[in-house]
Amino acid sequence: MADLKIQGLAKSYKDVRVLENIDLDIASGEFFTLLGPSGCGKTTLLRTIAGFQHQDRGEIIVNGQRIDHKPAHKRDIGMVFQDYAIFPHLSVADNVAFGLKARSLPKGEIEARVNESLKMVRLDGYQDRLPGEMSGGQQQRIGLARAMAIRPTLLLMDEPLSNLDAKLRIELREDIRDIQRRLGITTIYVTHDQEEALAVSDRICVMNKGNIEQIGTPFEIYRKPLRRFAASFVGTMNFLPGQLEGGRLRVGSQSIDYPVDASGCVEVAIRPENVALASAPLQEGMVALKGEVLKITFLGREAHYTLRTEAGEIVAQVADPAQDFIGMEGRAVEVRLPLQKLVLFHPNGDVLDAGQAR
Ligand SMILES: Nc1ncnc2c1ncn2[C@@H]1O[C@H](COP(=O)(O)OP(=O)(O)OP(=O)(O)O)[C@@H](O)[C@H]1O
Repeated sequence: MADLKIQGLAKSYKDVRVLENIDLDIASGEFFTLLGPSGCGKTTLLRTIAGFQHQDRGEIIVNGQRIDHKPAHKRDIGMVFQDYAIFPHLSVADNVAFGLKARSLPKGEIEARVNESLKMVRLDGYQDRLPGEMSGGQQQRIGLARAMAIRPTLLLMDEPLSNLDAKLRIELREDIRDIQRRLGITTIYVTHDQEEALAVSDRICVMNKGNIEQIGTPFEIYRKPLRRFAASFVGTMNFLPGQLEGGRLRVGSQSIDYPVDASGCVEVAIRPENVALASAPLQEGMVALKGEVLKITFLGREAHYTLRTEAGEIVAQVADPAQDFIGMEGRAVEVRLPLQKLVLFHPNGDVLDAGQAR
């Protein structure tokens, strides 16, 4: 079991600052995910923790001990890579044994650990195969078995599922989560896939341009975004321009009581699943906007309506659609935004108020 602290970490490539000033506190046994768009610095942070590259400043502390002066192979870290990084000319067993041989473990111990690791990733019986004879999902399982065989104190995973098709991705992510829970190994997982992050993580760290935007549980990140960036990057979020003045919120031509002590321009955000269409009775505490159906995307268990409203374009998600949509496009519709589901952002991107969403 290991906890990890990162303090004041910064890293530049030549003149370009890639990590600004990163502080993290990851608890023992936690499944902690770095989530952010391409180029935000996730891989750089992970590789710096692993010791494949060195920070310009800051500290990396595992169980109270600094590890940032140690070379990678002395950090006791297991790593799983996006492209598997397994040796094609070595058998499955030899691939998994690689780190154990490097550590000069006795032969019997190596064999026992290889078998145990392969069993864990459901590849028992494949010991003598070559990786080229196995599917992408199986190859990544070899990568995972190899990382776990050394019994690391930390497991780092860099986009381990990105090269797999959608169905396998879901299957393997469930397996990774189960193994991680069972072993209680502190895990740092990098992905740019927000759904994957929500599905597997204990906590998520949303990164943007080398900075941390927000750290929280999947629920907190989705429901209580602290910054516009996290709100827009995780899940779908609608944004409409609004105005706060004298305890009222104006959206489009509508104005409604909104007792917060602030005034000025705001961005009014709402998730598609919280936008109601006119069939629901108009209740107090709702903004009602006139709109028109531009497009409907039917996805089976739900449909997405793209709507033009007087305040801007938004998407409404209708669960379990009860009627066919032929002829609906172009129709006028009333769009309702429950106040308790609104999140208001300052023009600078900070959250201003999250009503009852909080
Ligand atoms: N060795 C390097 N030399 C110079 N610049 C680099 C190097 N490695 C990464 N970068 C730059 O640093 C920034 C962060 O890269 P990094 O790979 O950490 O991002 P990322 O969030 O993991 O992105 P991705 O999801 O695309 O892998 C990018 O702008 C990238 O171009």
